[in-house]
Amino acid sequence: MPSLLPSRYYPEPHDPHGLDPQPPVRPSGPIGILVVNLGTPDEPSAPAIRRYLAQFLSDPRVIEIPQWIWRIILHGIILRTRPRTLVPRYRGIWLEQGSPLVVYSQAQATGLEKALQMEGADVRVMLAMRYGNPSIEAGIDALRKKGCERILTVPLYPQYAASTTATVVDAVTAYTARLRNQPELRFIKRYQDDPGYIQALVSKLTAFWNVHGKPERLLLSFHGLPQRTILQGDPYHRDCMDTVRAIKAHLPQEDAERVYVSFQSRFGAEKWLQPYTEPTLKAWAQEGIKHIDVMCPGFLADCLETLEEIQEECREAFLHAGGETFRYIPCLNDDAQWVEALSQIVRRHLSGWSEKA
Ligand SMILES: C=CC1=C(C)c2cc3[nH]c(cc4nc(cc5[nH]c(cc1n2)c(C)c5CCC(=O)O)C(CCC(=O)O)=C4C)c(C)c3C=C
Ligand SMILES: [Fe+2]
Ligand SMILES: [Fe+2]
Repeated sequence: MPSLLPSRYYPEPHDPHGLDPQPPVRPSGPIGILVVNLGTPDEPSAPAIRRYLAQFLSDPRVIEIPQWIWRIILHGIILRTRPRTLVPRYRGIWLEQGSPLVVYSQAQATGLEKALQMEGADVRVMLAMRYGNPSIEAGIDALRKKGCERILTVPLYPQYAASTTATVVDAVTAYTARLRNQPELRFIKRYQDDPGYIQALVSKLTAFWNVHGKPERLLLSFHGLPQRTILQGDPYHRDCMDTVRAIKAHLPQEDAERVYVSFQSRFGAEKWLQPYTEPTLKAWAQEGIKHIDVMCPGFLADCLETLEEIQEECREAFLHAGGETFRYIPCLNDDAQWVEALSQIVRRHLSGWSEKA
């Protein structure tokens, strides 16, 4: 008998012959948690970087100019030149187990599953990357195979942006739109001023200062966005400022007064959020500021943008302009206090789905 559904709806995995028995209802099955970060190349080689950039930079949520013009620039120029220049930069940060972004995001996903299960919650956690591997499709499939009929997506971005958070929602719903037996979906939007997240950052800062002493200034550097996107209603800048305000509120007055904010990783010719990180550091050195710390609260996992752009390039720029001490304070990565805070954030979003959560 011909199916009433278009063939683009996949047959269910347990029904390889397409006989379509009703899938068993498992209302008390485990809850799936899909932890999602941006993505990174599979290896530090030009072909792998090209594959990753091609997927990332073809996302209309990331590059918002007419796609036919952009495709010419992307395939004609960027994908021919940028991968080769990125090879040594990725090689310089690569860990034995892989790209730091995946290694630390995986540590957070594993720690989250452990923390939630220790409290008796029936959850399964999978890590996925919006671009590259492990893919969102593979993550959802793995959760469904574990019997999850409810999936909470947790973007590893504390501050909401259309180019990061919204595109994760797009990708999850685009995939489930092709499924016959859809899971029930929830999404976390933001946690930019969550007390556990802020406390984990502040503990990291104060622990560092207790050992190494305080700097003259601390720069909180966030990933930038085109200014236009804020004027069009993206709440990202406000979210970053919420984070900065919350961090300062947890510090003694004399430390809060040393805290400044900037935006890094500008890409393309448009004006991005300002002040820009590297010019800020150069200006400070020229003003006579000698000893500074930099932290990147918007990145939960160290990656190319922190380990290379901040820890290498920005250090070089600051020291070259006359600065003397540049200390980079790492991201939360596998920090136990952060993993516990993340589990609390997740638990709050499971209300009504799990009595034990
Ligand atoms: C217009 C382009 C870009 C926007 C908008 C953008 C927003 C954005 N990105 C992150 C987090 C990360 N970005 C990373 C790398 C990266 N970002 C862009 C471009 C835009 N980002 C590019 C082209 C790259 C690749 C490297 C390069 O070519 O310079 C990464 C690190 C990936 C890694 O492999 O380590 C992260 C993480 C956020 C949070 C954000 C908006 C708020
Ligand atoms: Fe980026
Ligand atoms: Fe960069």
